Amino acid sequence: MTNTPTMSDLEAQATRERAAFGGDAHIVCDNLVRIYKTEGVEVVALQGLDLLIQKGELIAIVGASGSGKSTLLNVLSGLDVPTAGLARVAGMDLLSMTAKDRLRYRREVVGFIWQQTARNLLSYLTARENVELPMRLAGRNRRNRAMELLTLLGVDYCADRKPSEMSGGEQQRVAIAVALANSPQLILADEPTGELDSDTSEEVFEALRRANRELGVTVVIVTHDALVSEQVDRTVGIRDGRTSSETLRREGAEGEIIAEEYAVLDRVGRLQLPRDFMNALDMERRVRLELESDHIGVWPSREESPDEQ
Ligand SMILES: Nc1ncnc2c1ncn2[C@@H]1O[C@H](COP(=O)(O)OP(=O)(O)OP(=O)(O)O)[C@@H](O)[C@H]1O
Repeated sequence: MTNTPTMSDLEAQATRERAAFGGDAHIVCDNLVRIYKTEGVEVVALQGLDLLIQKGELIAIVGASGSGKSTLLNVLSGLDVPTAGLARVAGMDLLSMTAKDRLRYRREVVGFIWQQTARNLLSYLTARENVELPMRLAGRNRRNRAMELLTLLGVDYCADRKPSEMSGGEQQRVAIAVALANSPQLILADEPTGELDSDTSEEVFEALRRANRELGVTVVIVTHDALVSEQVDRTVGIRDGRTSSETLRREGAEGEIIAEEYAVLDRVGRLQLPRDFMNALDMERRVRLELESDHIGVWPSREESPDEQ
């Protein structure tokens, strides 16, 4: 007698495999969908996005305007709820959490930095008071922490200044201190250097890198800034609401940085070929695959001429 699996066996197996996706990753996005409805028109901003980020990673997210980067950050920050799929950060399910858990998540698990410097800080408070505020709201009173964070980020000299008395770069570094105030596990930054010149941008990026290295915080930066995206270990490319490519960087034998770009393989093995590769070889509709010992070859389909048939 053959052991044909029943429907419920197959479902149980699918559930087991599903639970295994991402394992203990710090951030798990599994088939994430976000559809906006405005005046009867639907916009699919995320269409089945998969992404895994490990604890302590510093990554950049890049992509054309409208590709879904901010939508993804809004979901991860707990500001927005996805339409379907799974989004889990530090073991917390962002789709099913209660309003109370969501508030605690936003206050204590995640820190956020916006592009617009003015949006990150309260204009009538000094830098130190801005950093103390989230601790007060969470009912914490850690006396020296604000100064420690401002010192770590190299802006302790701004402690008694209000935002209008600081440069854009200083404000963003204070904003990072505010985001770190309640010892979050994750920092999300949406174009944090977008309004800055390249020297100032370098200082802000260095402050994020220091937070990552010295405090072990996972940092996710959405950016168009090549200086940022080329200096992180991993850059994730998003296209049409899905992850489409990843660039990994490592140090070579001579200390040089080696960057390798990968296409992203989804859970069932689907792969998106870059459009320029397909155009170069006139690939359309179907390709021929060949399994070799250490790679898979992809060839344009050979159209048979009528007399070959
Ligand atoms: N609140 C909203 N209501 C309706 N559509 C929205 C909303 N927010 C985003 N969208 C749409 O969703 C898609 C993705 O937008 P999103 O802001 O995530 O892209 P982005 O990659 O961050 O772009 P940019 O680099 O320009 O900020 C776009 O088509 C956008 O018009």
